[in-house]
Amino acid sequence: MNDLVPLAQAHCLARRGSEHRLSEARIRELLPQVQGWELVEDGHALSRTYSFGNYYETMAFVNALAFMAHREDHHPDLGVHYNRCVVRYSTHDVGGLSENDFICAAKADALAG
Ligand SMILES: C[C@H](O)[C@H](O)[C@H]1CNC2=NC(N)=NC(=O)C2=N1
Repeated sequence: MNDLVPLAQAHCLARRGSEHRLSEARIRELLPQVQGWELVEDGHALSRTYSFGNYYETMAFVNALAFMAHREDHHPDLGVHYNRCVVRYSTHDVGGLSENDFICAAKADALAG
């Protein structure tokens, strides 16, 4: 990926196969660019919990996220609660993390404001 483009402005590409799975070194480089996200599942996924004022705000975020996921053809796992949403990204097609997960994490942050 072109590192001169901020993650939130990049777009997901079809990434299939283990060659697109990120190295630990690349993950260490990208993680500081998505503040608030943490590595989970032994570095195979990224997760962040967003908090909201009420259910309506939570659902507005979930719907915006779903729209973005459709546009990017990259889909998060979601835990939806009254005033929070747990978002988890990994790339099934590579069996771990790809650049797409970091791009969508940055885009989710931009939506949450
Ligand atoms: C065919 C389609 O593009 C792929 O299956 C996409 C769709 N959305 C996806 N979302 C996520 N999170 N991981 C994937 O590997 C993935 N693959």
